[in-house]
Amino acid sequence: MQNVIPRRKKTVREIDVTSKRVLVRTDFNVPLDEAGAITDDTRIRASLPTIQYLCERGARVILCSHLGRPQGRVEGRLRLALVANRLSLLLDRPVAALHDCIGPEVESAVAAMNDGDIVLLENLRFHPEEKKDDPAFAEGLASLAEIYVNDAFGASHRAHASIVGVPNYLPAVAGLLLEREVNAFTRILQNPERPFAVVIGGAKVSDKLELLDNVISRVDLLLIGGGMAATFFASRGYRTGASQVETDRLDEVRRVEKNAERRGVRLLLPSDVIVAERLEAGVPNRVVPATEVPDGQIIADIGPAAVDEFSRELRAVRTVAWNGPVGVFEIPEFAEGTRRIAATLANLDGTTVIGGGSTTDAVQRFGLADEMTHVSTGGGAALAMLAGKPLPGVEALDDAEGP
Ligand SMILES: Nc1ncnc2c1ncn2[C@@H]1O[C@H](COP(=O)(O)OP(=O)(O)O)[C@@H](O)[C@H]1O
Ligand SMILES: O=C(OP(=O)(O)O)[C@H](O)COP(=O)(O)O
Repeated sequence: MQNVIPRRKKTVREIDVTSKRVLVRTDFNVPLDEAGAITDDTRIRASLPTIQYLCERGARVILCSHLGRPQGRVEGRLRLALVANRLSLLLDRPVAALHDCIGPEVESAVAAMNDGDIVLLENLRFHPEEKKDDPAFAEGLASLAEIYVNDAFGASHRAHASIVGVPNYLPAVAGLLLEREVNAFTRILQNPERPFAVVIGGAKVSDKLELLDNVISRVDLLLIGGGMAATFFASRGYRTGASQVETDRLDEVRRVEKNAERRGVRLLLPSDVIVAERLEAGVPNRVVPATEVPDGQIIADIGPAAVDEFSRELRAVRTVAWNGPVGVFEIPEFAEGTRRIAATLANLDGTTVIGGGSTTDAVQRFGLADEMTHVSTGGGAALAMLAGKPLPGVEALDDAEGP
């Protein structure tokens, strides 16, 4: 894993922040329920050490983040005011939520800040320029501050303006969370105790598919569940009913399967699944073989036989990394697979790494987070590290002086 951190990066501890305006990129992309309430504030809590560190040293802290995937325009339910409120409660001090992230209003609010003040800019992804890494947008963000801190481990695999653009204009250092995460992954992955298994589920299928070839080159066992499984089933010619399938990625999936076979990596799919007509609570559901999902039915969870099989396999490994729930765990009827996998990992006498906003949310809900070796705030970022890919957000930071 030497290629993950080619050089040591400068951290917030190696720069004078007193009375400075410091722009901190955080990952406040917290899971929300249907009513728009935060269901797990792990990512907000994880950012507290850096924010407290900066406030205690009299910095003027300008926080920024994305929330969800708005299509480059304002979406009321994805405003960051609710995060500012939660942060303010956790810090026991005011956090002002601004109405935009660049522009004259933001500039005057920032100019009026005193040492130790905290503001939170509005959702960066309300501007399409964020995801395009637009230089003028990055420069606009940078112009608010004198120092840039990246503490958004969970978003550091994205080459977006607030992650890789802003460091072109400001001294750029790692926050305490980013440092902790990168160090944890490097330590765990440098020489993982074998057998080493990875469990992949969740919904961000195409993102994860891209990394699978590299993941395969590092593991002994790959277990696939969640939304990802349907595309694998389709590539094998199974009936997938109304499940969402990435039809343009079927060849890629076949290549992944071949690659696994060639390398002697065991790639397991669920042998049975729970299906329903809609992914909603109270809708009738049943267990069917994975090969035979009836027309009109959607795969919502892995089935009981698959849970047993996955658990048996996992009990025999020494290191497990898990990203992506194996079912729609937010709905109680479809939470059992994810709960059982979490319980198996919690009881494992080996190294267990959990990554991702939703996976962490699930493990927290089951009360099992404390049983894991490392609970990461990043899912895609963790997988990228697993795949041996340098994170653009880390690469963009200033190199540390000395060893
Ligand atoms: N079979 C499935 N079909 C659709 N969505 C699923 C399925 N299994 C899991 N999910 C959903 O995947 C989402 C999390 O995916 P993802 O964002 O990739 O994970 P993470 O945030 O942990 O990286 C959850 O909201 C969960 O409901
Ligand atoms: O939630 C996140 O990633 P994750 O679901 O892989 O943990 C990050 O905030 C990145 O979000 P994105 O995948 O919309 O760029």
